[in-house]
Amino acid sequence: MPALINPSILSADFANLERDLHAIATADAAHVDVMDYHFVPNLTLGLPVFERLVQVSPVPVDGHLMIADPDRWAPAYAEAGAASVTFHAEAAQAPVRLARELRRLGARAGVALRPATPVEPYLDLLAEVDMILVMTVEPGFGGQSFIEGTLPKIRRARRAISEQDLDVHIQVDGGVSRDTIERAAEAGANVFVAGSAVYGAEDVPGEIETLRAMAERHVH
Ligand SMILES: O=C(CO)[C@@H](O)[C@H](O)COP(=O)(O)O
Ligand SMILES: [Co+2]
Repeated sequence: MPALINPSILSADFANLERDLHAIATADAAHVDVMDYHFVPNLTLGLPVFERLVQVSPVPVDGHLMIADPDRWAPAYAEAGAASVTFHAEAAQAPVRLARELRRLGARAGVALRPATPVEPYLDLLAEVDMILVMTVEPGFGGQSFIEGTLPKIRRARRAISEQDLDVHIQVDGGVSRDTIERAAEAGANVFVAGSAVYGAEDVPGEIETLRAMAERHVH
């Protein structure tokens, strides 16, 4: 499995999002965090801005919906042309139905777990999704430190994916940097979201390449 690097534009300049999307043209996808002041105590952007980001992005858009009631709102993000749409398990009423709807609309479906949400209740859902996002910080803000206690959950998810012989990506999001990416990859993650580590670097394409090379040595 290749290691994929999806920088989070949460650390970009919100007055220059198109410019900052072009700064990550060598990445695998642009990670766009949608927050609604309800599911998380922060507010970023919604559908009208998301639609324009998809149109101008040089790379596929990976939507991370930190919103209440994704059953109602997530399909529109697939219709907007997102390559993947990830909703939170804690917020979804009918995750299987939602994942199927997202796929029917042409997006890859992802399910996200907050750091304190166990993976066991969701192991059967793995057959219905393309990606599981193991949050490695509390969702809501960039620039937090990686929670090491999430590593066993990544290992558990990877084991279940292998046992069920599935082709499901494991994404990690939060505090991913040169200091943490190798441990996440070793535990079984293969998609790496990094906001402050990428946009805070002097050489953005160079940082993407360094993170990819570090992860690739450990992705199995
Ligand atoms: O979803 C989120 C935060 O809730 C992320 O996508 C952050 O944007 C990651 O930022 P860093 O921890 O990499 O700075
Ligand atoms: Co995110």
